[in-house]
Amino acid sequence: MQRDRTMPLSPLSFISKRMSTNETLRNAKRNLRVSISKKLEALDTTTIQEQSRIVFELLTSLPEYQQAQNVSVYLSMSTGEIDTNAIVRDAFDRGKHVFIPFTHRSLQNTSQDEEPKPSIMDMVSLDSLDDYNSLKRNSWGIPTPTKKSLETRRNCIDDLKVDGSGLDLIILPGVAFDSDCRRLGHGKGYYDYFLKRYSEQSGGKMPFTVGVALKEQLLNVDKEVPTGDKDWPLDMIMVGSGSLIRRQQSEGPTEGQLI
Ligand SMILES: Nc1nc2c(c(=O)[nH]1)N(C=O)[C@@H](CNc1ccc(C(=O)N[C@@H](CCC(=O)O)C(=O)O)cc1)CN2
Ligand SMILES: Nc1ncnc2c1ncn2[C@@H]1O[C@H](COP(=O)(O)OP(=O)(O)OP(=O)(O)O)[C@@H](O)[C@H]1O
Repeated sequence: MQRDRTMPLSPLSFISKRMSTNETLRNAKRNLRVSISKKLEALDTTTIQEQSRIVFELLTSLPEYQQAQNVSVYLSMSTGEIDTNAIVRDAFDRGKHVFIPFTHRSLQNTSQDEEPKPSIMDMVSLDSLDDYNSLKRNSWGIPTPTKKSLETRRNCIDDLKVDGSGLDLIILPGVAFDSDCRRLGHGKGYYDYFLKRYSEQSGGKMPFTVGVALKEQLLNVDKEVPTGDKDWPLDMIMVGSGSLIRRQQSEGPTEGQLI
């Protein structure tokens, strides 16, 4: 049946149109993850270590890092991303407070067609090098604190509530990045949802965000990471080739979560 084009779309047709847009975005992200992951599988340890050394040099020369007191850094898996081991050690050497991801089990989706729910990640304190060395790897190969140890760790979002101290800098992993500082993760929404929660608690005052990328993870300049209104652009990307990309204008995700 033809719709009378002088009438607005019914609420239901609006929903189904939005759902298909979200589905298209999800598919585009999934395809990009697959193609980048194939490239990453071919990389050997020496290449990753050499690129990680270059990123370390870039980061430790950056004033935003040198001046940061509270730094969030991910603890790397053994393949497919910049190794952050030297960064963690350097941050402790310089007397910085280090925060690392703790991921909670994801909320289950009830239907296949539903927009996947974001998963919750906290940033909790890593208290010393001994603490770092004692962490066990989880099923993704990421060194992770035990749930029990959360009782004694600081949580940076709680710190915001208690005394207003938050993070100065976040070093983020990703699967793919582009030259406008867009980022694609593993598809759980951990970082995007964390940044939204952080922004709500801090009244919109955000830490400086730096994505670190193997050169195989940076798309050619004519290509873009597909993004939606919940994806946060980064302030900067450091690449294992030695390139440093700073985003031109300052903004949150297009959904406008900044208060
Ligand atoms: N080192 C590291 N730590 C991190 C992240 C990360 O990307 N790297 N995260 C960033 O959010 C969070 C954990 N996120 C993860 C989410 C999913 C998968 C995962 O499903 N891996 C699949 C492959 C998925 C894919 O196709 O990309 C696997 O190992 O089989 C791994 C990490 C917090 N800590
Ligand atoms: N702020 C948010 N509120 C609600 N849902 C969100 C939010 N951020 C992300 N999501 C949802 O989480 C799911 C995964 O998001 P997406 O595919 O963008 O993750 P990603 O950027 O690849 O991963 P990550 O952020 O963990 O690195 C999507 O369905 C997305 O809509």
